[in-house]
Amino acid sequence: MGEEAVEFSVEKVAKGCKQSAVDVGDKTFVIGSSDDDSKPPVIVKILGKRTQTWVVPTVLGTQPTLTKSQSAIPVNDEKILIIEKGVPLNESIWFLEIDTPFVKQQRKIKGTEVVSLSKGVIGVGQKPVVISGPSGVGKGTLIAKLMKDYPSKFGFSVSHTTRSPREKEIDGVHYHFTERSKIDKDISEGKFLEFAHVHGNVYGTSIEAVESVTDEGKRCILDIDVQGARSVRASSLEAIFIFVCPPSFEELEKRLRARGTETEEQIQKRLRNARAELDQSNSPGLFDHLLVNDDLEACYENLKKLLTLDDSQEDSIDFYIKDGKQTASYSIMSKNDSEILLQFETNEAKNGAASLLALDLSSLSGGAPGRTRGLKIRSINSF
Ligand SMILES: Nc1nc2c(ncn2[C@@H]2O[C@H](COP(=O)(O)OP(=O)(O)O)[C@@H](O)[C@H]2O)c(=O)[nH]1
Ligand SMILES: Nc1ncnc2c1ncn2[C@@H]1O[C@H](COP(=O)(O)OP(=O)(O)O)[C@@H](O)[C@H]1O
Repeated sequence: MGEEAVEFSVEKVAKGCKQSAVDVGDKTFVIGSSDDDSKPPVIVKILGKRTQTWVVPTVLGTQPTLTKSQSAIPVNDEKILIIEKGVPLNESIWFLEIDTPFVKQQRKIKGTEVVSLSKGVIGVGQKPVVISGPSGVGKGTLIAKLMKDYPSKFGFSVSHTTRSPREKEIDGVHYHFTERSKIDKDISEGKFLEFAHVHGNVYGTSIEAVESVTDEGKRCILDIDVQGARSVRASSLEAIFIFVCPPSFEELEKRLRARGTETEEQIQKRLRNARAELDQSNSPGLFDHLLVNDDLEACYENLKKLLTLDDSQEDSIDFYIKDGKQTASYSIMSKNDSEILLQFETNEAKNGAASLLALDLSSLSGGAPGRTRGLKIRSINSF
């Protein structure tokens, strides 16, 4: 557990200050913020009510960057809603997962008490797009065109890999080039959506890589192999899956050689793997669309058509969320079956902000180690 139990009592909590205490079952969860910049901003302590003992759990997940004070309420047996004060509204909604499947799994792996934070996001975002296909088929070329033509619409999921960078590749842009021991550690901590051994190296998509693109309001594009596509299909991430095929095996080999980025041995390995990938492209239920990349321009036009064909919609976010840059000071007022009422602290709407907001939790999706999406919010005004 690593951390010393600092002076801590429920009385101090009851005075309000910087902590909130929430009862769930036979435990009290005390959520507070740290003044120590060298420590994670959120501190959680758990009091076993029967045993009267404190436990300091490991706090996983992404943490808020600014934590001043907060109010908190249990959503159910699995998670607690936290509303941070003094930050923009779209930064203020967090969930502390105390007994979700992810937390249970991590508790088992670590053998210690674990909780996890997950940022709450209004709306669901557009479905990410998974693009797979054999090495040299033109995935990178198609994706680069899409990014260039629609920079504000699409964002690339930057994978981690243990392979060495090619001459023109930039760390953090094309890949996060990483050590095997580091990626293994991050995978064991549940930070990866998927990973696979491809052409002799480890490649993986971190949850943060996908979530950060969606956070920017962009549609996330993943360039991953067929094993990775299979893992994403099995995950909770709803995506559309596209397989890019070459017009012929000979043309694939020609492109791979013409690219000139691999040794002969690496080319042979990629060609062997290409046959297996092409075989798997027909696996039932795996890919939604197959695209043949013969003429590049024609293939690109077809890709663009596909991307407007799926049914995901832009989220309509109310103006006060869009203008949520202003500092919000909402606190939790009450809860019913599916809604939580938030009240502006001064009870006076500032700069057009609603004095009462209803947070609808009935269609949540995702969760730690990623974001919790599907929150709906509406104003209840004004009297
Ligand atoms: N599973 C998985 N595959 C990845 C990931 N990133 C890249 N790949 C795949 O790894 C393979 C090799 O990629 P790379 O070394 O860049 O070579 P290239 O495909 O020939 O350009 C390709 O099939 C990529 O789609 C990832 O995060 N996860
Ligand atoms: N339709 C196409 N016709 C001819 N060459 C292509 C076509 N699409 C891509 N290429 C070329 O083939 C090579 C491999 O493309 P690349 O995008 O790197 O493939 P991948 O990312 O799938 O490994 C590159 O040199 C690229 O310029």
